[in-house]
Amino acid sequence: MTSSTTPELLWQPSPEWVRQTRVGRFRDWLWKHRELDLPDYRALWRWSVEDLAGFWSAVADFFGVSFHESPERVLSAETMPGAEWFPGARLNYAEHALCVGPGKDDARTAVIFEREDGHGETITFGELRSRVAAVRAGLVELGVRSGDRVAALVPNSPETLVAFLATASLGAVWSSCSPDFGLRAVADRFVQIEPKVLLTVNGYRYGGREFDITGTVEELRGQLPGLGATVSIDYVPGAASPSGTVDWRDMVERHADAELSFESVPFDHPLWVLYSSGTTGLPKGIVHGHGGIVLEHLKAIGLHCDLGPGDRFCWFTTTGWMMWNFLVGGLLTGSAIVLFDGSPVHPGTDTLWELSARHGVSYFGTSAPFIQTCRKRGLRPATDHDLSRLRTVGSTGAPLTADGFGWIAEEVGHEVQIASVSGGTDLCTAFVGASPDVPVWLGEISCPMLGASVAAYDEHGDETYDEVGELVLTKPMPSMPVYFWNDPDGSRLLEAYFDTYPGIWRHGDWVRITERGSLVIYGRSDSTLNRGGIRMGTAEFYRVVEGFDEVFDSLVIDTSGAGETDGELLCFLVLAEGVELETLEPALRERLRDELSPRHVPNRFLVIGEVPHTLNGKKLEVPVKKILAGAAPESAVSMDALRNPGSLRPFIEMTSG
Ligand SMILES: CC(=O)CC(=O)O
Repeated sequence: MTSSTTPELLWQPSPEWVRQTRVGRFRDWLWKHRELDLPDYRALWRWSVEDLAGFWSAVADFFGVSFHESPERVLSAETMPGAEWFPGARLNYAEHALCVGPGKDDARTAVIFEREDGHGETITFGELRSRVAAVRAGLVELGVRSGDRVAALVPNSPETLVAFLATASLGAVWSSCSPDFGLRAVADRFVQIEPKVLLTVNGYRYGGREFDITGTVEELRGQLPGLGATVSIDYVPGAASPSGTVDWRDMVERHADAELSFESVPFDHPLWVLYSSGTTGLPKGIVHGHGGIVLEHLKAIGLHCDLGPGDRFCWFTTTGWMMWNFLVGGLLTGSAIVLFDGSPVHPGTDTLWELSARHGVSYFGTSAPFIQTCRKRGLRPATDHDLSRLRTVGSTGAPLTADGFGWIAEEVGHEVQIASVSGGTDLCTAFVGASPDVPVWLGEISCPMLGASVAAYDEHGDETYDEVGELVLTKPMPSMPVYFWNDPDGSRLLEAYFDTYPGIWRHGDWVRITERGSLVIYGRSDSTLNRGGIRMGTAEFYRVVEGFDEVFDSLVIDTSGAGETDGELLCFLVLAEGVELETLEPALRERLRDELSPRHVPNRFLVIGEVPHTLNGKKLEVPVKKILAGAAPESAVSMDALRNPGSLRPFIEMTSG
């Protein structure tokens, strides 16, 4: 897959425009303070990956990062894993979100919240600070100390934001799942981190319906040894809360006069645990540090998204996706953040466009599948709404197709920048994306992000250009995981990213880097199920499906990103003798929805004779995905390594007919 023709240019910033963006001002600042003459983005990016220490210290100075203790140096070694960033430095993420930097006066808007049923509120920085102070005091009363975990099964709401900032202010460790996650998926995540406090809601709304999660919460609590307390938010008025819980509102009111303060923690001190799961074992708990996230999000949201005081940043996400953590990072820059909870298509498909218009959103981010839905339903946001304050539309979660780019340009506006970005949970950011000073070409991600030493490698570890290769990072970034939970010798972390090319981060995406420096992602090179941005390992999926006596074996393939389509989740089943798919399918769907999430219910179930396995018993997920994407079987897999090569036939036939 190579391409020598330049695609249509969709958006080109003018030099005057670039000069007043933050990235333009950053370049001026570098000239003034570092005597660096970096005339364009390309030069800036090159310097940012050649002089990592110079670049990241400039980011810290430009944004006025406030260290309680100064770092001894910026980077102790450029090795991966093992790079140590800003050793000796102490700071606090929550202090940066709430108090450090411009635009955070008491009366300035910090948060705009809206729920699909119309309930909403606007919160100033002053009000946000006092709510965080109150919840911080409440958590202290419940025994939470630095390093303890606060786990939250909660929607994207102000209470969730406040609880997260309160947790971070204490140096305690946050972890959240969306309330539509099933018990198994939540327990697999939270049991391993042994939370001191569980935060939950008495229910949630989605698509016009109310959902009760008290049963899930009761069962979950029984599985969490060492849990000191459960705090329950009365989120759905009138619904019962789980018994024996601390009421959120009482807690806030009791501590209404509390003072806000911030624990001074080392640069690498754990801020939150995110999860990513593979083919075996429990989901991996990815731990990010306070300092790494402060720097990365200031750079990504401040420079690349060009957000700051006076702006409004909205990304449609739940708390189970790292884009929630990224969205909250908007506060670091002084931008207001816009939280939406509910179905993005309720009551109509243009709910989020209408919301963006009403609140004057400057940057609206969503998932590529949502853009496709809008396109297919023929939405015309620019015609139907006043989007005059919208500068950028962000898209992630899956590669944005050329059709999707075209639709945004036509129907949201040619003057709007399209930021198709990609990165992931592992670094809680995008490392390829957009910048206000780089053009947008149809179907392409504009550029590698600053400080991200992105390359495409072939199977021998040689760099490739204009050919599809493995997306790698050849140098460390500050928001790389500080460690994996319960991985004392670092072996799981090593295996997750560094086992293919020692010392080089292999991300697990297929990418082509064009001669323009733009990029095209071709989907996951591993088998992660990525539905609407929520990643789940196939192991979790198999545990549910193969829990049925009627299912003998199974194979799940997420085809998203493998071509110019939205992709499908396909579940291939080997059924026990005499079992009919039609009879079994409803129960499978229901169990997957309840135990994993509605997003992880397959588009199609298909019956096959046997699942292809390697000689050592591994299911052939990635090769089958490649075959379904059109690759020749012999290039997708080494037949010698198969226990049952004939089992590939149905997959080959699916693509030939
Ligand atoms: C930034 C991203 O990469 C988000 C995702 O796809 O999970």
